[in-house]
Amino acid sequence: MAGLLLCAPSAWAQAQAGGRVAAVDAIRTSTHDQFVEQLAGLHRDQDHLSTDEKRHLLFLDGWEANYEGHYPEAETIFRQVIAGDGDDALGIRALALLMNNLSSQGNYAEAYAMASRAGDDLPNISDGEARYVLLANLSQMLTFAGKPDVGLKYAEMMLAATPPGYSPCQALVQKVTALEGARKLTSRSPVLLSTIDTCTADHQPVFANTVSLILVDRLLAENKQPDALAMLDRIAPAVQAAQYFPHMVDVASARARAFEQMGNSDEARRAAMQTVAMSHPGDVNEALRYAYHILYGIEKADGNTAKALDDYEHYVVQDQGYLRDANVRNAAYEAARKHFLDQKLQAEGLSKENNILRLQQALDAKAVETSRLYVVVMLLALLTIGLWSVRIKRSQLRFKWLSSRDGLTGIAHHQHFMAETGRTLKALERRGGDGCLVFLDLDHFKQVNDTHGHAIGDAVLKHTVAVCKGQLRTSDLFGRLGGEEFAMWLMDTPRLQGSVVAERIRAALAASPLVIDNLVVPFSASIGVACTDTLGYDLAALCRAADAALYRAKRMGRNRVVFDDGEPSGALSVLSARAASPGS
Ligand SMILES: Nc1nc2c(ncn2[C@@H]2O[C@H](COP(=O)(O)OP(=O)(O)OP(=O)(O)O)[C@@H](O)[C@H]2O)c(=O)[nH]1
Repeated sequence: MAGLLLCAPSAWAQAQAGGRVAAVDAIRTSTHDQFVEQLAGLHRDQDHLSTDEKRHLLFLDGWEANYEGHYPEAETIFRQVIAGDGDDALGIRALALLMNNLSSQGNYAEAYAMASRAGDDLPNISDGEARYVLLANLSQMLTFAGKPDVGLKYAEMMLAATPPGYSPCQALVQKVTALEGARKLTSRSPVLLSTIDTCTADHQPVFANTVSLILVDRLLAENKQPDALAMLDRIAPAVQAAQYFPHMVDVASARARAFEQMGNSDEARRAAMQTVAMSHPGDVNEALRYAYHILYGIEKADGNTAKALDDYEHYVVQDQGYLRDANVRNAAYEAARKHFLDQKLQAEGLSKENNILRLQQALDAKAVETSRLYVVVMLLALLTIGLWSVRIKRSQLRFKWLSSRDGLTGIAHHQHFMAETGRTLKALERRGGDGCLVFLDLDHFKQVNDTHGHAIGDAVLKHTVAVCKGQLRTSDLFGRLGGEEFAMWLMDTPRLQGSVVAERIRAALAASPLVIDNLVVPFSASIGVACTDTLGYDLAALCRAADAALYRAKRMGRNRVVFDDGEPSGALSVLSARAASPGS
């Protein structure tokens, strides 16, 4: 395969960078002899160059060293340019050439490791020329690594990314090289001639020669030796003028092949020996492989066994070296790519792990927040339930209390009064205490209703309750038995005290007429009292006795207190009895 020169012809670069160094950069391949001359001129004037220009000049030195095949020297220079500060785009161009340089020196491991990284970094490179140069080198390296399909992809990217004012020549050359690597070309493929025309028209003779040599290869493969020789004669002056070493070797080698195929041993030998003479010690390439094979065949046919054997040994070295070189390139690319992808996957994995960790932490924080929220909600729910329970309990108690009350007066109704009295009576019985049951009935209440109306009657009933409460202790039970009839249960109250309370109530009622809206409604009450001291603790008996006493109070003229013993006023009689016996 014909050697390929990777460079960036750049009217565009000149316009971008400006200055003398950029102007010299622009003519590297178009007029190489002038380039060499002006490069020397720049070195003479280098004291007047800026730091950036000096770095650019260093890059051009590296480029020229590479061009001339001084690869180790070029490598050192490219590394210096990459390590230096300044224009990033120049650093990327140096990197692109270094990749190719390392590959040319057989340092495929580093070359393809760099290519893998660079290929991945491509989307981040915004500088047009740097990107273009990188794509060119990637395309070539991938094609030479036995990956012409990837090389073709980079070549197509190059074509699409050709900077304004730039010739499409170089991108087309990369495309042709990739197609040749994929064995997809014949001598009649239009892309071959059109690319030669484009590069020639755009004054890129080195690139035009590269494609012409590919065309020569195709012609020889198709046994069109006269056409191949004609093509070699046509490009010989341009190759000679450009002094690009790989092309010079390729031209001689191709000529040897053509003559050998045509049976012209003398010319074939001459061309093959010219090829060998041009080479450096240790070179391994396809041109030398062909040359030694041709020489071996001719010497053998001439009976020069010793010379034939010597040529054959050289041929074997070239053949194995060339094949090994191709295999090593391919293996180096595969290994570098795999290593790179492994590292990338590992980095992505780590970043995924970090993301998962971050998400986990965020989730944990959210979980803590949610737990706190749950606790607050639970507490609020418990508080609400507690408050509702208290409210419900209070409502229940209130309903219970209301259900035990008389609707008009608010004191205990008949049933509740009797139940409570019965309960406390039992307790009183257990400890042998005294108690009095008092029944009270308003006198001639019908007349109150009839005279003043039912509402006033109600008001009198409420007023009665209020007056009675004023005379009772909180421990006394007070209830409405029905209509205008009331009852009081006086706990721990002996007969004498009971008679005093009953009399005090009667007197208070008689002395407290209802006064409402300037209306005075006088009223009185009759009271019957029954006490445990004579009747025991049977509620029914006490009730009957109190009722009977009340009935007697009514019959005796109302507005009075009568006891179960039939006395008109127990209190008065007791008091009278005490007065009659001073010793008691
Ligand atoms: N305003 C009012 N009147 C009631 C209520 N309950 C009963 N009464 C009336 O109370 C009156 C009771 O009359 P009576 O049983 O004849 O007794 P009285 O008129 O008080 O006569 P004596 O008891 O014999 O003094 C009736 O007219 C009932 O209608 C009530 O809640 N409000």
